[in-house]
Amino acid sequence: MPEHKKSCVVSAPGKVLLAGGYIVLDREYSGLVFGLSARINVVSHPIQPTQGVHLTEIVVESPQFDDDSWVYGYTPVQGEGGVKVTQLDPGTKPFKPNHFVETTLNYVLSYIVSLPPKPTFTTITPAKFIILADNDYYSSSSASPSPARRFRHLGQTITKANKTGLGSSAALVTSLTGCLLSTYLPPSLFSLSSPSGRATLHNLSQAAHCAAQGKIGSGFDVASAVYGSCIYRRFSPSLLSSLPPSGTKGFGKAVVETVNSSDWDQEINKEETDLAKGLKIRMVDVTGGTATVSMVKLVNAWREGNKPEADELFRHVEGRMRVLAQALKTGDEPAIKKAMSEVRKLMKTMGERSGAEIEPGSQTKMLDEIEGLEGVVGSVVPGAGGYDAAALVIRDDEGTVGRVNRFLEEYSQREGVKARLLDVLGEVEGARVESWDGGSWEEL
Ligand SMILES: Nc1ncnc2c1ncn2[C@@H]1O[C@H](COP(=O)(O)OP(=O)(O)O)[C@@H](O)[C@H]1O
Ligand SMILES: C[C@@](O)(CCOP(=O)(O)OP(=O)(O)O)CC(=O)O
Repeated sequence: MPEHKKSCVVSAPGKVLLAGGYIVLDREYSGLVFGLSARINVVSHPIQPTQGVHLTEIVVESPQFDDDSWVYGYTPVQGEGGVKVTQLDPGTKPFKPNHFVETTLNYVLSYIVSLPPKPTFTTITPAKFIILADNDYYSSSSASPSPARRFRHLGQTITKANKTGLGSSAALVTSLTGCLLSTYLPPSLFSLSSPSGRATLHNLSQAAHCAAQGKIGSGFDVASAVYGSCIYRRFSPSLLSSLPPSGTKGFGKAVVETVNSSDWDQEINKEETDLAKGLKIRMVDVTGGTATVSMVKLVNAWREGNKPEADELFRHVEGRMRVLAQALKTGDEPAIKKAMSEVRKLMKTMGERSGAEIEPGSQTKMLDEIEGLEGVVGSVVPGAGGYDAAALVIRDDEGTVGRVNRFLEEYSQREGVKARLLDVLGEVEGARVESWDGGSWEEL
């Protein structure tokens, strides 16, 4: 077996869009996104294909969930079509698709086999890919096991698990893409530590994630999974519009041309994003609220009909976002407080004007009270907003964490919700190769 077809572990962080929701969908504006310490890891191992099942077999497992394992066979597609994977029914478990995993395999394997100078299907050999998500991605329905495990078993299937909204699909697609590229390509063709390797990971993960989602979002979640914290200006959606569907003639060639194209125009500004020592970004998970749907449609419709007002508001959000980024970097607490409070006001106005519940009344009440606690510098409803999450910038000391925890316990009882501080912290680093060998993850 060639030396590069080895076991490897690649991880990618979750995200929090601290400022710039909605405006970041438009290339004229940018958003401030932080990576999170909650990561999704993907571990690869070579395998012997199951006897009598398929000679070309790729197994993907998510062992924290009940019965979540997906087995695929892969076949070349004629006419420079790349590779098409087909989910195999092992007969022993209920047959459940995983659209994000399957789409990522179709995109990344097609990219790998279609690289110039000529298609090489033998590059892909049977392997198993194990997905391990840090605990904060899901709210546990059962009491935490003791001793605490780094990767908790959730005791249910993935479709039933309650997500906390940290961007699991973007972190999954990015870490799986990075692991597939690192497993099957020699370092001369892909290295996560080189700028060109990172660009490949970014472009390919964006393409796969958009296809799996069935829409072209701003891509801030994939960008932060790849690069970590940054001020992000989106790529032009037209870059992905001419890709034929996977599994059809010409797909492999087109995916290589698209991913390796020099037309990618996203801007990743890492210089202006950092978190000063002594401060932490923390996430609050709020369950028991109502789901928010189609908020992007409402904001877009309002903007269409009220261009001058909407554009002025968008410009203000962008301006406050940049002030906030600078203040977080230098640790200027009064400036952070002011910028976060202005972002909150502007986003609340955007919600009121458009009819989208970006900062609903219940969140305003909770955040106003939290901001009154000693050591809490500022708060926002991150990303698209809604009922289910909040982001805080707090002083990094036990007293503050204790005060916030006690407050959330009292608030939850009082308001009949379940609000809790997640362990996750804002973090600067993006996707990386992990040094552990992937063995005995149950012991971690
Ligand atoms: N740990 C995991 N193992 C396998 N698939 C996962 C995992 N985490 C996320 N996914 C995939 O991502 C999908 C969730 O995507 P989505 O609903 O967009 O959530 P999010 O907002 O967290 O990105 C899941 O249905 C599954 O296909
Ligand atoms: C509205 C947005 O600008 C921000 C949404 O941010 P969230 O962090 O709320 O995202 P999800 O994890 O997809 O729910 C849409 C976008 O930028 O794609």
